[in-house]
Amino acid sequence: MIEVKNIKKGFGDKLVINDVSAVMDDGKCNLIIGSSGSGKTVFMKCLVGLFRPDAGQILYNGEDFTAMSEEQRKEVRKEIGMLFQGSALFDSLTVEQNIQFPLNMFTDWSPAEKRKRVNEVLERVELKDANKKFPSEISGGMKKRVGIARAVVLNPKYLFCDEPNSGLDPQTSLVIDKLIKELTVEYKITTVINTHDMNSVMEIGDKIIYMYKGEKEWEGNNKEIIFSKNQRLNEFIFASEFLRDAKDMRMLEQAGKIDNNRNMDDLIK
Ligand SMILES: Nc1ncnc2c1ncn2[C@@H]1O[C@H](COP(=O)(O)OP(=O)(O)OP(=O)(O)O)[C@@H](O)[C@H]1O
Repeated sequence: MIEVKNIKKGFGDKLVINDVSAVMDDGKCNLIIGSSGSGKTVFMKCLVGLFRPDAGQILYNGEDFTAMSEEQRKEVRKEIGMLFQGSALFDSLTVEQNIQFPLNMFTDWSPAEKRKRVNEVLERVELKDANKKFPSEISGGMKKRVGIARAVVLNPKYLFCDEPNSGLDPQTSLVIDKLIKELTVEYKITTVINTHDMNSVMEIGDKIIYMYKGEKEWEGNNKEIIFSKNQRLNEFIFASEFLRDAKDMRMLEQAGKIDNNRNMDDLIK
C-alpha cells in the first residue's frame, strides 16, 4: 500500500501539486486521470522519488519514503517496477537481454537462474518465441509486453505505468490493460497508472483519482464514475457528445425507464 499525505510540489512560483492525499491499494489498479497539465506526471514522479515533494509524506507500507536517506530509498526502489511511455526498450539489446537488464543490475543470480526467470516472464506475457528478436522487429503491442515483462521480472510490490496505451490501437490497448490487471491481482501488486484512456478507466479502474489543476478533484471506482455528479469530472470524461448520450442512456436504464432492446430500438428510430 502507498499512502500519500498532503503532498505539495511547485516549480518557482507555480504550485503544480496542491495538498494531494490518496491511498493506492494492494492488488488493485489505481488510475490517475486528468487533462493535460493537471499534474499527473509530476505526481507520479513524486511517488517514485524522481521529485521530492515540497511538503507532505509518501508512505510505502507505512515507511516514510520522503524522510528516507538515499540508501533507504534505493531499497524501496528495488521493489518498484516501471513501464514507461513508449516502452523505453534498449534498441541494441534483444528482447531477452532487455528483460534481463534489471536482473543484472540488482541480483547476483547465475546465468542459468536469470535465463529461467526471463523465460518465465516471457511466457507469462505470452511472448515465448520472441527471445532473440530486437525491438525494431516487433510490434508496438509486443514492445509493451516486453516493457511489462521487464517491469515485473524482479517481482515488484509496486508497479507504475505511465500512459501504457499510448500509441496502441483500441484492441491492443484492451489486451495490455487486461495483462496489467491480471499481473496486479496475481502478484498483489500496488499498481499506479497514469492514463487518458477512458476504456482503461472503465475496464480496470479499481480506484480512480481525478486530478484538476494539481488538486485531487474526485476519487471513486469505475462503477461510480459514470454516475458522478462532479461537473469538472463529467466535462472531462464526457467530452464527446457520443459519450454524453451513452451516459444519458445508462441513467435511463438505471432508472428503469428503458430496460430492453425494443425500447432501445424505439430510441434509435
Ligand atoms: N520540471 C518541471 N519544471 C517546471 N514545470 C514543470 C516541470 N514538470 C512539469 N511542470 C509543469 O507542471 C504542470 C503539470 O505537468 P504534468 O506533466 O504533471 O501534467 P500531466 O497531467 O502529466 O499532463 P499530460 O497528460 O500532458 O502528460 C505543467 O504546467 C508543467 O508545465
